[in-house]
Amino acid sequence: MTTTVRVPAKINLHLGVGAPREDGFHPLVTVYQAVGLYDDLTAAEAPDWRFGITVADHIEPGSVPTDGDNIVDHAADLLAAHHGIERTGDVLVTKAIPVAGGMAGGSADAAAALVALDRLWDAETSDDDLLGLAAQLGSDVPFALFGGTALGVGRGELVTPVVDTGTWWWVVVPSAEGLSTPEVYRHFDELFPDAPAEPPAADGLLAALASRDPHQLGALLHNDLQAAACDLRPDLEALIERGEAAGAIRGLVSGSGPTVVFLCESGDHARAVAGSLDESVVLVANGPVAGAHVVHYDTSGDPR
Ligand SMILES: C[C@](O)(CO)[C@H](O)COP(=O)(O)OP(=O)(O)OC[C@H]1O[C@@H](n2ccc(N)nc2=O)[C@H](O)[C@@H]1O
Ligand SMILES: Nc1ncnc2c1ncn2[C@@H]1O[C@H](COP(=O)(O)OP(=O)(O)OP(=O)(O)O)[C@@H](O)[C@H]1O
Repeated sequence: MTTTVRVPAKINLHLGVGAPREDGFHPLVTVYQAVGLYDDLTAAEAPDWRFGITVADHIEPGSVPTDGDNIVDHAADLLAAHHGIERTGDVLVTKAIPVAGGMAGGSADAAAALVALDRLWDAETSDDDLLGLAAQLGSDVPFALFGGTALGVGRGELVTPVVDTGTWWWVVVPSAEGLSTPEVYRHFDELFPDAPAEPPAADGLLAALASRDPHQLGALLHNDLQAAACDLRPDLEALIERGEAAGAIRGLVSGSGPTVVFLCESGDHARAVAGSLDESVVLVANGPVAGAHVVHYDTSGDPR
């Protein structure tokens, strides 16, 4: 049996961050949107556990661990332990989501692994249990199961879908160099020692989403980690200025960065803005799109 699960990248349309909690995590009020940049994870039956990865041209080979410490290995361990079974399977990730880019690529693969291995092992994990396991793997992982557009609270793991009937067009500019998420949060603490316990709410952003007007949405995009990411990577501000000068409605750091996303009016407008930027990698994606979902399933086959 072989199954392939496709899973999208995320951006944060609103990322409100509060002062760190006692457990070190930061309370968040965030609005996630899944956008059309995908990793595929294929899992086939095997007598033992094997893991491999192939990457798209814009991703540095070797930037993702294959030594047993991939988040996919951890997801498999967690699901197997939950059911009291052996971890087996031949798993291949085909990666297009930028690595350490603030687009939750690792989280996406963890979510895809939970969905694919649940099927491969005929484990019939309940949705609640799957979400609980996802939250243990990382704050962004539950959202990768949902996809669409959703509100995230807690440390980001408590997810509620929101109605979003718009189609939003984004130019996505990844960086060759990644940024570490914990480092960006640490720098946020240094820059904002008086951050409020309650993160800024997302009410304005949610109202703008309902308007379906990209100019209204553009005015409300918000990322409390942007100052920290730009301080660590001063080139990002100039990139945002270049994209906006090229006609984008608004540029924003994606999550903890360093990927920068630009909201545009339409697909044609996004392709025009992308064409006028001379960065080495410039992608176009729209959202919202579905979360981790099965795209291929058969009863025989080898993933490689
Ligand atoms: C920046 C975002 O992508 C925005 O959606 C997420 O907050 C990061 O989510 P993630 O990578 O899934 O994060 P996790 O794997 O849960 O945590 C990685 C590290 O990020 C920091 N972290 C993460 C989430 C959070 N609410 N507060 C934090 O301070 C912690 O240092 C933590 O050790
Ligand atoms: N399957 C995976 N894909 C990408 N990175 C992985 C994976 N497994 C482990 N990693 C490690 O996790 C680190 C963070 O990767 P990831 O691409 O998830 O960052 P990110 O997109 O910035 O995350 P987030 O937006 O959730 O903060 C990488 O530098 C890599 O060493």
